[in-house]
Amino acid sequence: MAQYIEIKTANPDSLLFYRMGDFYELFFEDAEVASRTLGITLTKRGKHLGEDIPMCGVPVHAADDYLQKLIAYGHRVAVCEQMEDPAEAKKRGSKSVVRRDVIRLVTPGTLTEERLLEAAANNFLLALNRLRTGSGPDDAVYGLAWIDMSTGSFQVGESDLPRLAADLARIDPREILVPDALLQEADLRQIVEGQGAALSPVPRAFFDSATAADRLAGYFGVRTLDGFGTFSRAELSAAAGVLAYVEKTQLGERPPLDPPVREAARGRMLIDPATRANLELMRTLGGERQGSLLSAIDRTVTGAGGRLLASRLAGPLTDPEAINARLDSVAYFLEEEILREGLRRELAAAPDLARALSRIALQRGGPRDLASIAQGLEATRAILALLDRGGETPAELTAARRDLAVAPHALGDELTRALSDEPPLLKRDGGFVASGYNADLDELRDLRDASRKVIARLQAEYADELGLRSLKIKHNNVLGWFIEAPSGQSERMTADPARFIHRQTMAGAMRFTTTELADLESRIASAGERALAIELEIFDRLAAAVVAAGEAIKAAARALSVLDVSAALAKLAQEDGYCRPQVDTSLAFSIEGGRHPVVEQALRRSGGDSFVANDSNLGPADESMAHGRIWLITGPNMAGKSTFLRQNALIAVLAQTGAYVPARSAHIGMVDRLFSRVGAADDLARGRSTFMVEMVETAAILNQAGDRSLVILDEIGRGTATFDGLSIAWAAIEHLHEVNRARALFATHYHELTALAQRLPRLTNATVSVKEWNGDVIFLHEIVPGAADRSYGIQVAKLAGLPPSVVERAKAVLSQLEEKDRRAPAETLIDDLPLFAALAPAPRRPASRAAQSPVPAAPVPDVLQEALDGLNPDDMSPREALEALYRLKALKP
Ligand SMILES: Nc1ncnc2c1ncn2[C@@H]1O[C@H](COP(=O)(O)OP(=O)(O)OP(=O)(O)O)[C@@H](O)[C@H]1O
Repeated sequence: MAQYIEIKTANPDSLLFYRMGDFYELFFEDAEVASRTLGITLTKRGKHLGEDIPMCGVPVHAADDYLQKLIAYGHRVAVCEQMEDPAEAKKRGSKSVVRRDVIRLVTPGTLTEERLLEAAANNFLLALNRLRTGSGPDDAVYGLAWIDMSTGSFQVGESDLPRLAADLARIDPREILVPDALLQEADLRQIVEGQGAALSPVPRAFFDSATAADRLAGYFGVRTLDGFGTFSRAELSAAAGVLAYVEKTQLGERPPLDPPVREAARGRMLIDPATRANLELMRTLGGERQGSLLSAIDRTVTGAGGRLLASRLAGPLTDPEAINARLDSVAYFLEEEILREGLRRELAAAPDLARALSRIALQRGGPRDLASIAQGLEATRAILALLDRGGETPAELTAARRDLAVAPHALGDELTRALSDEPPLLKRDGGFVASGYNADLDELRDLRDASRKVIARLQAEYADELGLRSLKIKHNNVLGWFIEAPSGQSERMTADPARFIHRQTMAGAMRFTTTELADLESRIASAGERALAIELEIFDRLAAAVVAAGEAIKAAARALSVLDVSAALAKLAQEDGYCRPQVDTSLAFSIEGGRHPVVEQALRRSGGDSFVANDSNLGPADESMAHGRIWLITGPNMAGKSTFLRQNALIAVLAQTGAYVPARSAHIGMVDRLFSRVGAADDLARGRSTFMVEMVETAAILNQAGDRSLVILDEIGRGTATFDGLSIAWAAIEHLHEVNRARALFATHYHELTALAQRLPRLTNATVSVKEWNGDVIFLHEIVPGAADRSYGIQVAKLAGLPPSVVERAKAVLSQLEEKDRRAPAETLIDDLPLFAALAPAPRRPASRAAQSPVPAAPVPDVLQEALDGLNPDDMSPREALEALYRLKALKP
């Protein structure tokens, strides 16, 4: 117990898996937590300070499954092993305790085991730190560093408070490390907690920016980081933080990380977390992968390809050149169909090189990981040969070919020769080295096998001699080899104790040994031991060779993933009829025959109607227009407005990911930020009602969107009283048009808004057509110019199965309301309202109109204001604060 308590005290924030023989046991509170989470029995063992000690245990051989569950529930686990043989401990005295130590801390962000990882998802561990750049509360830069220990990737970047949530959502880490002091700040805490990752507060010292560069250099064994590129202080500090944590959790083992790569965050389309969630890019709102954009377009056949596709989709590019380079690769594989299919077959059979390599380097690898490297390298060669037959490739694929060409093929061959066909998972028991690879090993194995034959012969001899057909020579771990005969028939052996040495009496049998047998046994054992030693030596040598070739293997793995993604996107384009988008720096946004990638597939699967393709054009209508346009879409319920809005956003995301898009043609002027406000969900946990969430998201859009942004707004204002909602929607459109000037799609049931098109030159009305037939509606899902005159809400309600009496009553109420509306139509609003006042007089407006809505002059900063701005309460002692207060009071005019 003393040993347990000592180790537990050193690892207070982890559940302690305490090795006892064939079990990991948990005690005290750990046992209670684990038994609840894992659904295993809670028992007790011994007493501590007079109280029972709660205990539960998991068998070592099944520990991975339990670990996985605990990690999934956000726990961290410290694995404590026996560091010596119990026999060793006994030598120190009968009461001495086996030495134990924590050999590893398992946290969500530091997993490497195949069974604990999702094949097609990255497992990022991210460190976040803030550095002050001035005295104001917003003068700060955030350093981010994220690694995937299972593949070795290591990236760093910078962010600022407004972008932070979007950047974190894009990276989507499993675990976030934050200096504990930062977590005290409510704003930051909310952003970080909102990511749904495990949160690990760590000491400030991990991030010390003064020693960060040295820590990095030390990790990579280089004198200076210059060879890796230049990094900002914030990036270095975050990188140091992540490495400090890795060293802490891996207890000195250093996973083979790539040198850090600086991610050009500015080169990515910014998608804030709400938009990302609403558009269901990586997961549905329900948290499932199935039904997301990613799952609809993913045709990759390898885990690494799946991971690359996910990370590309999470951060679409903004540089048309880089986007086109990716599109060229897809185009190539679209053209080269036979090559592509051959390649995909090879890839599908190739193992996950990067993850196997990582496990080997962390000393967690087994024979199967070596075999994976061998097979992976074999596939590399086959794929290279395929590509060589295909002729000239675009730049990205040419680079991939280069990496495949310099992969360590000779090492692969050596591994193939060395390993048996189906090697065991663990190296512990040997049996993984192929015969014919090592002469000494072969000889020892022959000896062992020959001895086994001798034993079989011996059994026959004894049986003959003693006339005992049931006599057997058997083996177990306690006795080793022994002769066994049924109790009633072993007299002849008991009668000759000099020859047949008695070992054990069982219920129905007796066991003996002979000098002959003991002799044979020791020969077998020593041959076995020597053979195992040779096998382990071979393993270590091969593992070291693999680690030494790590860089080249990783580069080959990356090349395979690029090939997989490009071929997969080509396959998708071919099967689903996608086209190559034209992406440039214009403000165009013109899509012909666009479809929703997910809804289209769902309709196809259900065998119902096929998806109706629709056009959109948000680019400037002609040369005279400097900005893109807004489409205001009205139309009945269920007509397809939301689908249309989302499909345009998804097409932009796909295009800038470097994928083909579900359309006949698409021309997209690069979108730098994507905003959406669609579908409302309560965020009661954060104390926000549905309407509040809607308004917070709308506020973010109106405050941040610029003329390169794409904005999708669905039914703004529907969560409140009609007039409030209408007014908010009205003002929001005006703001979008006059201030943000973004390309935008705006769907609404407030038909009154269509009148705005008369006044806002870049606003276009569109509607979804329906047919009415015998009082029912038929949805045509076609977007056409114009405005809808009604919503057909009652017809849709009827389709949904509202009781007929309610439907009839609703019709009556509606006709009354419509009658009233006809007498005082809201459309007159447009003539009565003054112009939107949030802007400087627009050049094309008549002067008189602009004069009606003067722009409020910005207040002239006064001394009081300046003095206030100069104060930073966080940095003041109470005394300084009081003095400042006096000074302010004295300044009062
Ligand atoms: N272009 C299309 N082709 C075929 N079916 C479509 C199309 N667009 C939408 N649909 C079908 O219509 C259903 C309703 O679409 P959607 O949710 O976009 O309607 P909506 O106009 O936004 O409705 P509401 O105003 O009630 O929110 C979709 O689930 C889909 O099955």
